[in-house]
Amino acid sequence: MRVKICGITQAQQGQAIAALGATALGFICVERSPRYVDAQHIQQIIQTLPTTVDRIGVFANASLTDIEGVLGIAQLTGIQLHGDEPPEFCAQVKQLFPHLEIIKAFRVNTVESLSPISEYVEMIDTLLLDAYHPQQLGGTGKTLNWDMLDKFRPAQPWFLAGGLTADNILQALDSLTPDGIDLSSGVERSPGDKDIPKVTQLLNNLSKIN
Ligand SMILES: O=C(O)c1ccccc1NCC(=O)[C@H](O)[C@H](O)COP(=O)(O)O
Repeated sequence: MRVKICGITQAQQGQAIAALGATALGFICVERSPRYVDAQHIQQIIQTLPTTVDRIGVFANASLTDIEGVLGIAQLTGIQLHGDEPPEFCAQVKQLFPHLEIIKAFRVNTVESLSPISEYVEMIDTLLLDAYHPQQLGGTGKTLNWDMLDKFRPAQPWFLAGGLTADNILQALDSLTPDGIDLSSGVERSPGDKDIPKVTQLLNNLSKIN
């Protein structure tokens, strides 16, 4: 099971979270997020991390030029597209960065909102399902209706995100079998300030099922 902790802003916290066993760290490249980190700062953090941990840049409705700008500075291993990017844009990103993992996030609130996912099959490597929030793109702490996903069997590997915590993760994984989980606000003291004891608790709880 992949474990991605998103919204890393501090090198020491990134190192501690990687040492605890998270397999991927996410860096928010969306300027209006309270978890935003610029490319230089991301690269400073990355330089302190083990090379085995996946390093994902999270973008939302960014231009190709902006994504290229960040990738020119920060040694990321993946790009998460968390806005309303159409399949054609994802294909362009994949063509520009064929060696990187392309993750497309979908903010879902109804079974119908899962339908467009099939149009992205060729263009991306991994899916991420997050909760829909009318004002915020991500890091909302809002939980998906997991029952809605009981017949969700995508062609690609997928992450479950949205309001996951150490306390509800076993319940989520009791009914669903994602390839990975993604957490942000559920393991924080405040936006961008990760709570290491909460991450420890999360990984302890996960070890009961792995
Ligand atoms: O976290 C943010 O601030 C953010 C801002 C803009 C776009 C995406 C963002 N986060 C993306 C993530 O992958 C989060 O981990 C995901 O939304 C889950 O967050 P949470 O519900 O707080 O666990």
